[in-house]
Amino acid sequence: MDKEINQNENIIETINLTKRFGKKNELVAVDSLNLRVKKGEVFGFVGPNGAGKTTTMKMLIGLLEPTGGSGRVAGFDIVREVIKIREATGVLPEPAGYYDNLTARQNLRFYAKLYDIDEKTREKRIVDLLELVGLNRAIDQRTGGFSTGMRKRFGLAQALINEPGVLFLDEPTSGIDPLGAQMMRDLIRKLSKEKGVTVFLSSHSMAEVEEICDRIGVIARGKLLAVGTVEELRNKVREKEGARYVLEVQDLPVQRVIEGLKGVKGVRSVEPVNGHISLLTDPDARLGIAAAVKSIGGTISMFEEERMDLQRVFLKLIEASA
Ligand SMILES: Nc1ncnc2c1ncn2[C@@H]1O[C@H](COP(=O)(O)OP(=O)(O)OP(=O)(O)O)[C@@H](O)[C@H]1O
Repeated sequence: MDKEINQNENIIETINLTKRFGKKNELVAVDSLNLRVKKGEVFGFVGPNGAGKTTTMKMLIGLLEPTGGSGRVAGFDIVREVIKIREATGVLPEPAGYYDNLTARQNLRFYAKLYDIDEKTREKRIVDLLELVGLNRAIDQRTGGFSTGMRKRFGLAQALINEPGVLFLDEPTSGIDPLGAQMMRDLIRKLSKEKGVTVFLSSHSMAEVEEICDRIGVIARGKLLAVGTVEELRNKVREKEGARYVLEVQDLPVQRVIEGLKGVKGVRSVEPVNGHISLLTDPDARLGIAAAVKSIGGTISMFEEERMDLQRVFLKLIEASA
């Protein structure tokens, strides 16, 4: 019973998943990865080039056999139950991989047949999916004439042909224009929120990941550095790097406030910047600072934390792991 509950909660789970390449297995592409992705969430996998994102995805969908460790997707073992995984998942194909002399409808028909979907269901699903990805007017056009953005969206329709519970999208918006990318992001959110599809995606755009992912895993050199919501990742960096504040105080000269804050518990540095005060502190120093300003007769008119965006959080995490 416990096992069932766990499988429902974690639709993707890996235990020490490892992949090595090379004649002597000398290159560790994925190193003892322990990942858990919950049902229905959009999970973003980010990391520098060569970090191991694609290799991980390929193992999760049964395209590459792990060198060590194990994994389950939708309750199925990634080594022993590859066919079941294929049935339960959808994968964004390489845009080059379509039959370009066939139309969108004919291409999808071909893939639907691979899943033994009956004709009536199939024909309706093809129309619905092409409508969903905004290609209904191109239904009888050859995919060979599609733009890069159209090809990516078409790929999403293809990935959804078997109504999968889990979608794997390797860089779903790379190479497409801002409008096409936004459409793709909206679609991904919609699939997760309205249809309960779990989405596992990789991306090099931190803004994109911040916009659409519920949780994020950061990987570098095959190792998972951190997992969590943007806020949780931010806090992790904050714990280590400290928090940055901008402070403005009425009634007192800047220099007097700076003197008053030096030596206050948790204050790492304090300096004047453009007429206000910039502070680097321990994460929990805020109340002590407010009390110290009050004790020297100042009134705080602004005390704001400079929030790191995901791009900075990401760089700090990578930097710290090097
Ligand atoms: N078939 C292979 N044979 C040998 N080495 C490989 C193979 N596939 C991947 N690698 C190596 O494994 C490491 C991880 O590669 P992977 O493609 O998983 O990274 P990635 O995070 O997806 O990178 P990118 O962001 O550039 O797509 C790299 O060092 C890569 O060169």
